Amino acid sequence: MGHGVLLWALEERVARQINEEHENKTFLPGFPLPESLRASNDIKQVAAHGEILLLVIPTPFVERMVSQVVDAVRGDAILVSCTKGILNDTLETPNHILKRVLPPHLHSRLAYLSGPSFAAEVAKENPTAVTIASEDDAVAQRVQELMSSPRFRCYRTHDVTGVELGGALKNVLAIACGISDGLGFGSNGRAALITRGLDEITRLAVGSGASPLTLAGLAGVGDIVLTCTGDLSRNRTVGVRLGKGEKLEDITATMKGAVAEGVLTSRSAHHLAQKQGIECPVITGIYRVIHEGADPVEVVTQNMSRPLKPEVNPLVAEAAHHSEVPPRETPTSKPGCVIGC
Ligand SMILES: NC(=O)C1=CN([C@@H]2O[C@H](COP(=O)(O)OP(=O)(O)OC[C@H]3O[C@@H](n4cnc5c(N)ncnc54)[C@H](O)[C@@H]3O)[C@@H](O)[C@H]2O)C=CC1
Ligand SMILES: O=C(CO)COP(=O)(O)O
Repeated sequence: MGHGVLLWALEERVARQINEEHENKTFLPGFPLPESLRASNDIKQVAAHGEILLLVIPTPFVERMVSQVVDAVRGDAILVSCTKGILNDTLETPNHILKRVLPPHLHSRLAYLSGPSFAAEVAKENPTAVTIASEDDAVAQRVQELMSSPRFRCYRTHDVTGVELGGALKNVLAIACGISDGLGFGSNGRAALITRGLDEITRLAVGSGASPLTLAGLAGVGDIVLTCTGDLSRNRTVGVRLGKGEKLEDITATMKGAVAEGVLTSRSAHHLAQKQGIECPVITGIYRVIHEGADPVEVVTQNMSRPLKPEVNPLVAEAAHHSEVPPRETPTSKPGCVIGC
């Protein structure tokens, strides 16, 4: 709070609106922005500017954009990726992409911000809580201190894999819940999808090296609840419109440049499940609807007709064996901190 911010915008009109009218009319209309927030179309100028660089770039553009600024980034900079996605061809998350593109001295300066945070609600200063992940706890703490405010509370963890996969895979689940709602399958259908989808996301993340407990936190359950039920979610909206019978091309054509990462990530998630040999009927069902033109009602019927089995919750099963529990601070007796939160 109270920091000077220089924002890079791809579109000239966006930078001009922010500087002259103090509003981002294209991507965040209706919110007056502080005059201390400046914008530029010169990505190198922006990259050289600050101690903290927030990378808020859709997954397919991360490599290209970051490659352009490698030489401009300050040696003491911390780079915070807010991107939530998995590349189709390589199944890389931003962590993998950034480590491939950036010089080794910056690898320990990387952090990842994820969790339930619709931009419009953050702009309204609604109370919001997110997770900052970094392999280096000092880096996570620095980001936590700089970004937290009484309306924006940052927690921290070292589980980069869990935080990144939670943020990416929940987008696929949000599309599933949107389709269910669009089809009129009601609260029962949505609750079943959220619960079984969390099971799939947890098993895929644990299979990639994450702690299952991370998926029970803000970057897992928190963001799943938000995007699977909140009408501000672009991914959920894509699902609702698909469920009502619209074509994907017609939906994306009306999104005014905004991204629903779950559309591409559904392909990556399906391939990740195949690679790990993990059965993921919800994720595979969304892959089939979006990329193979399958009928969503038939996918639901097939999924519900699979052989019956016991309910085994990976959060419980894996936590019992997992040695790498994220470090937890000693509860304090600060006022308002009733449960040591
Ligand atoms: N960490 C968090 O709390 C949140 C993260 N996100 C994630 O942040 C990422 C960006 O999402 P939003 O800012 O919401 O995007 P958005 O949907 O508002 O807009 C798309 C953005 O992509 C940019 N863009 C379009 N073509 C581009 C290109 N060729 N190269 C670079 N940029 C290009 C546009 O300028 C625009 O800023 C996504 O991965 C999204 O899932 C989104 C919401 C919350
Ligand atoms: O990730 C988000 C909020 O945490 C934003 O979700 P959508 O991309 O579905 O709008």
